[in-house]
Amino acid sequence: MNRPSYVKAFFHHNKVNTGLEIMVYMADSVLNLIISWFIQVITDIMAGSLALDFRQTLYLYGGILAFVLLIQVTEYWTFPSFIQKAMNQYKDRVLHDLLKKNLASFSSENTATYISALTNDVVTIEANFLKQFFEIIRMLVLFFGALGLMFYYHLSLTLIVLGLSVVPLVISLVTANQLTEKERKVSQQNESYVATSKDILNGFSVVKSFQAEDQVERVYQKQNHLLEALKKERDQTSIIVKSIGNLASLSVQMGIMVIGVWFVLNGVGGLTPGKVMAFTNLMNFVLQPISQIPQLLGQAKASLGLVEKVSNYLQANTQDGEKYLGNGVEDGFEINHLSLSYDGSKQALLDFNFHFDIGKSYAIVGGSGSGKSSLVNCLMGNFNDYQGSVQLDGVEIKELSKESLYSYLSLIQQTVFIFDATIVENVTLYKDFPQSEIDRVIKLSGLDKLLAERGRDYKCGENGNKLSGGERQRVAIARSLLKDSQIILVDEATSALDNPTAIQISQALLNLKSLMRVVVTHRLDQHLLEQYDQILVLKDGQLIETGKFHQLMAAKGYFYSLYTVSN
Ligand SMILES: Nc1ncnc2c1ncn2[C@@H]1O[C@H](COP(=O)(O)OP(=O)(O)OP(=O)(O)O)[C@@H](O)[C@H]1O
Repeated sequence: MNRPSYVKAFFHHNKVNTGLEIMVYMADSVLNLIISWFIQVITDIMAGSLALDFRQTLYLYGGILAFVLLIQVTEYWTFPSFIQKAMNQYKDRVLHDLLKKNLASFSSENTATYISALTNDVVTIEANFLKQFFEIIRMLVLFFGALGLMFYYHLSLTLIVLGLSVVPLVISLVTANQLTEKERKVSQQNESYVATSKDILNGFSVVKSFQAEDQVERVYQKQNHLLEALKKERDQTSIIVKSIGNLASLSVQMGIMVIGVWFVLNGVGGLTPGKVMAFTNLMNFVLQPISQIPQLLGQAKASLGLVEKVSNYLQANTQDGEKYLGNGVEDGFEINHLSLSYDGSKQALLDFNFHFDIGKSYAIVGGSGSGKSSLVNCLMGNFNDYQGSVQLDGVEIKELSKESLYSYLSLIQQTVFIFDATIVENVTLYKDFPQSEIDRVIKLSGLDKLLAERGRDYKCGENGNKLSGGERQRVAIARSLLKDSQIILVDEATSALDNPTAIQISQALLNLKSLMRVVVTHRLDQHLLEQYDQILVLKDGQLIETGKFHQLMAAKGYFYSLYTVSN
C-alpha cells in the first residue's frame, strides 16, 4: 500500500464522473475562446470591417447561450457526484486500513494524526487537489487554445506577449513554493491543535477535579494562537502571491493593448479593432495560467503531501504473521527465555519461562512496574521485537496472523468501551448470535439482573456513563464469552472497582472453568487467590516464584511479604 493507491481511491469507480467533468472544463475553455472570437466579430461589425447582418448575430448569440446552458447542466450532474464518490472512497479506505492496524502499533501512535487526516486534511484535499485538478486542466486547454488563436490573429504581437509573459511566470514560480511551505506548516500545527483539544476533552474530569482550568486554557490558547498565526501568514502570503501575479499580468496586458492600438493606427499586419479587442481578451487566458498554474500545482502538491502523510502512518508497523492455527487452541502458551525492553536499556521482562495451559487460571502478581502488563501484551502478540520465544500451540506468536490470534483471545482491561446502545447490543457489538447464546453469556457474566431491572431497551449512555464500573466489566466479560474465546487475558480490570464488586467480577472469571484465564491483579484476596491454578510472582521483569497460594505462603518468600504487606 503506498501513496499512488490512496490517490487512486479518489478516481476508482469514478471514471465516468471524472471523464465528464474533464469534458465540462474543456468545454468551458472552448466557451471562453468562442466569447473572445464573438467580441472580435461584434467589434468588427460595428467598425464596418465585417459584413454580418443582425439576424446572424442573434443566431450566434443564441448558440453561445445554449452551449453555456449545456455546460452548466452537465456540471450540476457530474461535479458534486464526483466529489461525493471521491471523498467517500478515500475516507472509507483510510478507516478500513486504520482498522487493519494491530493494537500495539495503533496504541503507540498519536490518534490526533488520524483525527486530523479524517477531518481537517480531507477538507484541504477536496479544495486544493480535487477541485483544482479540473481547474488546472481547464487552464491548460485555455492556454494552448488562446495561444493558437492569437497566433492566427497576429504572429508578431503574440511573440511579444510570450516574451513579456516571462515576468509573471518567474514571479509565480518563486512565490508558489513559499505558499506550499506555509500550507505544510499550517497542517502540522493543526495536528498539535487537534491533539491538545482532544486531550482537554478526554481529561475533562481531571482538569475539573484538580482545578487546572487556567493552566489548560493557557495550553489551549498557545496551540490555537499559533495555528491562527500560521494561517494568517499563509493567507498573507497567498494575497501577496496573487497581487504580484495580478500586477504583472495587468501591466503586460495593458502594454499589449497600447502596442495593439499603435499597430492598428499604423496599419501593421492587417490588425482590425475587433482583433485587438479579442487579442486583449485572449491574453488573459495566456497570462492567467502562467501566474496561477504554479500556485495551483503547489497547492495540489501540498495536498498530496497530506495523502502521503496518512499513507505513511497507515503503513507503519503493519507487519503481520502469516500462520494460522487449526481448529482452536489445544495446548497453550509456551514461553522460553522471554526478554523484552522498550528502550533497549531497562528490561521490562527478563528471561521469563513458563507454560500456560488451556482451561487453567493464572494470577499474575507483583509490584508496580514489575512487568505484569508487558507480559499480557506479549501474550496478545503486541510485540515483534522480544527475545526468546512465545509460542501458542507450537507457533511463534509473531508469526501468527493477528486475525487468527484474536479469534482465540480476548483482552479485558480497566477501561471498557461502551457504546450508547442497549446492553445486549453492547454485548453482541451489533453482530447476530442465537438468542440462547446471548442469554447464556448474559447469565454467566451476571448481567441478567441488570437487564431485568433496566429492560432490554435501556441505553447505556455515551461511553457507558449510565453503567457502573462493575457493570461495564461484566459487559466486557460477556463479550469475550460470546466471542467464544478460549483464552481470556485480564489486565487490572478490577482495580477501579470497590471491593465487593471487584470480588464478584473476579469470581465470575474464576467460574469460567473451561477457558484459560490469565489475570493481572493488585488485589491480594486470599479467597480468590486460593482458587487460581497457579500464581506467578514478578519482580523487576523476572518470574521469581510460582505455585498455588498455600505453597507460596508456606515458602515465606517475596509473595508472602507482598501478601502480608497488602493485608
Ligand atoms: N510503552 C512503554 N515505553 C517505555 N517503557 C515502558 C512502557 N510500558 C512499560 N514500560 C516500562 O516497563 C516496565 C514494566 O512495565 P509494566 O507496565 O509491564 O509493569 P506493571 O507490572 O504492569 O506495572 P503496574 O502494576 O504499575 O501497571 C516499567 O519499568 C515501565 O516503566
